[in-house]
Amino acid sequence: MQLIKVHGSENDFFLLDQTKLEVALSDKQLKELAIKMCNRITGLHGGSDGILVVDHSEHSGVLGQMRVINADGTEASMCGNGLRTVGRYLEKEYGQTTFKVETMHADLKVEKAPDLKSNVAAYNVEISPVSFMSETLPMFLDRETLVDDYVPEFSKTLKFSAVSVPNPHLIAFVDHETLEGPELEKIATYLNGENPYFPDGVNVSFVEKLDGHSIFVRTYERGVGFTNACGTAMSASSLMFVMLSDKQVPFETEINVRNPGGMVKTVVHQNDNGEYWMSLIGNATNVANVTVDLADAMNGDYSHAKWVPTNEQENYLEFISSIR
Ligand SMILES: N[C@H](CCC[C@H](N)C(=O)O)C(=O)O
Repeated sequence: MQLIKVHGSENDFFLLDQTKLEVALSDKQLKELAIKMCNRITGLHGGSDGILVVDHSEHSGVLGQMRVINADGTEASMCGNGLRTVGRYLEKEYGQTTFKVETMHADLKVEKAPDLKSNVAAYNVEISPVSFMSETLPMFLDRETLVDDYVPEFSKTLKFSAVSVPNPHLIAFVDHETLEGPELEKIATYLNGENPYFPDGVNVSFVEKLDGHSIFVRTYERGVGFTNACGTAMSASSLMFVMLSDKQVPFETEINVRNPGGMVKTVVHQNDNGEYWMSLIGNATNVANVTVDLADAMNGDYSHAKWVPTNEQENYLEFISSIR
């Protein structure tokens, strides 16, 4: 079985093209494979945050389908960093630089963007649909929407916003000390365990405003835990940054989003129907090409896996050190 180890802002995945397998893996097999292969200790070459599954799409004008399996085996409706790497893969497969990819709730636009530096490929992907309605997360709270408000059951001091893009996000703007403190993990582990508010869990992000057009986003991801970056969280955080800025941060302007794994740019849009959507622009790095026997992989035996690095990771790290 051929895999590519990929990352967007060091949010890393194994990309698996089901169309290249003799027999496509079942949902149950994909779940088991993710739990074993992504494990940071016993998994394949240090594991990953999840698996990106590429498959054929029956939708017209769409090059392929992307499914997202978190490291704990749960399936998510969307992955912003992952969609950039899938876009790059499909561009290579089909020779197109602008196209759509089918995801669970929408066919999303993907477009090749200018390289961030030599050998650091970049893509621009659409993040949508966006909704504040609690049932789209789902969230069970004493109100239909949660926008910049207190929820004492979560925190006595922080205000939160809840939005689906379309996977679920809970976002709080915090000062630097809180960004780096223990409260994010405390809240996120509670809301991703047994709790009456988010039965399917939720991605939780703390956001620090850096300057007029820059934020830092730290995310504890549903189904994974802390990641170097979460593309949908950075997009959702950018939306809240614009919406809560009292017009100081306008729509259609580029926002610099820093994260522990690097940085991306986002643009927040509002269409004529008043609906929001975001552009997420950032790297799509192929770290290595991997060959592993399917039966071995399903059994969690990676001792015979073949790992052939590309030369891209060094260039990515040079890019990151140049912007820090
Ligand atoms: N953990 C997320 C899926 C991955 C999203 C993230 N890696 C991104 O780049 O958007 C969830 O369960 O909703």
